[in-house]
Amino acid sequence: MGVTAPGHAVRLIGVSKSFGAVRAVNAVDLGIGRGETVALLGRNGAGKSTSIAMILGLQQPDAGRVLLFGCTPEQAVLDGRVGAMLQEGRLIPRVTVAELVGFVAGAYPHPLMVDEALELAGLTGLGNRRADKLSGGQAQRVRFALALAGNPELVVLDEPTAALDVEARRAFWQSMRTYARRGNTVLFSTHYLAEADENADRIVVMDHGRIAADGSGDRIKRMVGGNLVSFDLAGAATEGLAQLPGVASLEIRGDRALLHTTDSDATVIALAQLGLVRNLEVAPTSLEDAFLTLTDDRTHDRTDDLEYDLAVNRSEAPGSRKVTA
Ligand SMILES: Nc1ncnc2c1ncn2[C@@H]1O[C@H](COP(=O)(O)OP(=O)(O)OP(=O)(O)O)[C@@H](O)[C@H]1O
Repeated sequence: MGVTAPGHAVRLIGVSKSFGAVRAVNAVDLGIGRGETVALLGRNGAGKSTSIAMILGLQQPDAGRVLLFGCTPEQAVLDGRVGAMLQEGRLIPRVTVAELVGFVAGAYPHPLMVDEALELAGLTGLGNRRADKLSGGQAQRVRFALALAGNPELVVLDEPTAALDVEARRAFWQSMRTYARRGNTVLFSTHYLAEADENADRIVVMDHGRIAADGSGDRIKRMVGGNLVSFDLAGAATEGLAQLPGVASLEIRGDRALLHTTDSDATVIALAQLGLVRNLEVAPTSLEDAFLTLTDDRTHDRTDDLEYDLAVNRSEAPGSRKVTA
């Protein structure tokens, strides 16, 4: 994706925000380098939207500081360095797409040319269409064009592909990547884990207001036991399988054994020596699995040698189990 330049585009330092008794964001430290594309991933209520609102200066932290390009969010927004696409929001009726983008661009000090914003958002040829007569995917791309109109260095997108079909999502991410390739910084939140893996350089998993994991999709998958090795037992005993080289956990489903392993080569060699190779399959752990494991209330006491920043200090969680990766 984009080329990372020195310095942080986004910096959160010990940021907390509560609503009554709910700690929506809890002592979060986060740095996003210039040119990075970062996905903020988490379940409902994890604290993603609240973090985004503080990054945009729409809400103030109770504690800690938010800096965008070393300034306050308010200053960065005033300087036209930040574009945002928040959830839903109706487009103004009875104006064309080009008029709407031009109107918003006019409010910024160094805007893009309207045609350029339309092209970047994948709207070339649609400039003369009425903004309120578009498909869901096209309307979402207009919102993206509005976020880009001021020629920002950073765009923040809150669940940009919610409610879009597969085709529209693909088109949207293509536009986002084109913008990111220009060296810009992108922060987006999503529930679509595969999209985070495909479209971000880095994934920050939020859980209960904290950062539960921070790394590339591949690294997050490796954390929870890189591969799934499965085979037909065909009546073979299951004792000892969990102790084979690389195996992090064992699951038996009917006659099939599923081994989560951090070293699939070693696991497969050991299985072959035991003659357990019937319908043997090796598949990477899906990001979905990785995410569920990371935010599973039983999985907190994890240590590993990867450069992850794990929230393992949720001592309130009952029944912690150690998972060795
Ligand atoms: N204005 C508010 N008033 C009261 N509670 C709030 C408010 N905004 C957020 N919360 C609470 O803070 C917590 C974090 O919410 P937030 O919207 O940041 O999560 P999220 O990860 O964006 O969730 P979603 O994926 O559902 O949008 C939740 O428990 C939510 O109910």
